[in-house]
Amino acid sequence: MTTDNLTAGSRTPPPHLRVTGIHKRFGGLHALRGVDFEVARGEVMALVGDNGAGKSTLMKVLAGAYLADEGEFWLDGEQVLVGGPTDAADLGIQIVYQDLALCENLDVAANLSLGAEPVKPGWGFLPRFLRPIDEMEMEVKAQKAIDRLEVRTLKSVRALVGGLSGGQRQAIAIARAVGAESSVVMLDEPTAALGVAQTRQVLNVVRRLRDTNHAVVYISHNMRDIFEVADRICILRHGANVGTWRTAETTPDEIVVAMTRGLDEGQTHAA
Ligand SMILES: Nc1ncnc2c1ncn2[C@@H]1O[C@H](COP(=O)(O)OP(=O)(O)OP(=O)(O)O)[C@@H](O)[C@H]1O
Repeated sequence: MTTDNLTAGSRTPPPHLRVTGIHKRFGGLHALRGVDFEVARGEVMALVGDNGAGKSTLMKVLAGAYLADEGEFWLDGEQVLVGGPTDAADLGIQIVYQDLALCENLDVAANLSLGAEPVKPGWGFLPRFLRPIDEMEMEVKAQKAIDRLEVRTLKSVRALVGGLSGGQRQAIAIARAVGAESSVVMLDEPTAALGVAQTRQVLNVVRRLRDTNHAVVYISHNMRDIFEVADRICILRHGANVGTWRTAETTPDEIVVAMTRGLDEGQTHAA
């Protein structure tokens, strides 16, 4: 099954990931009410809305952490089924949660290989979890992942994560998601707890993801960051779409008004 792009009759390829008509209920609470969302490769799509608008819920639906009650998923125009996090990961959809889920007591290399550590050859007679870790290979792989994202402030992949700055941790969590053959990377408020320099570092990593042809979904409340890094902005309000704007064609004021008040009756906005 295939779907055309939103622009009927155009030859533009379909967006990399698209969902249509997503509904999600938590008991009596209707958190997502027929939401449509899309993101292309080489694009940063910001997902914004007031508290409780449904951003995190949509992100978790996209990552397979929540199952939608209704709705369809499309990848490069092909309809796909996402029945759980493994399905989403197999499709290349990765999420970096706000808590990052890094192991403080391990170094960067170990965090990047967690659960899939390379093992030394010649120990095949032992179960995999008992085979010695190939530290050299783990280090080389980690360094490549860090270099791909051009994280320049990290002195060594042997540094303990517990001693890193907030921006460096965020970069490591992103590198871990990207290392898993991902094409869609979703970031939940990646700069929320960071100062100016750390924020800059994370925004550079986000740009780098876009430049390496990833489709990036970026949840944030920070208009300055959004206008610095996003190509388009999708607004949710009370669990429904308000519209989508091209960042270059709008202003923070317009976005804040649409977020808080919605559009006037009969108005729509698609970009
Ligand atoms: N697991 C859950 N169980 C019950 N209700 C939930 C659950 N997760 C979210 N909700 C509800 O769904 C609605 C949307 O929440 P969601 O966290 O997606 O909003 P959000 O836009 O991410 O908000 P914020 O900016 O505050 O993080 C809210 O009313 C929230 O209370």
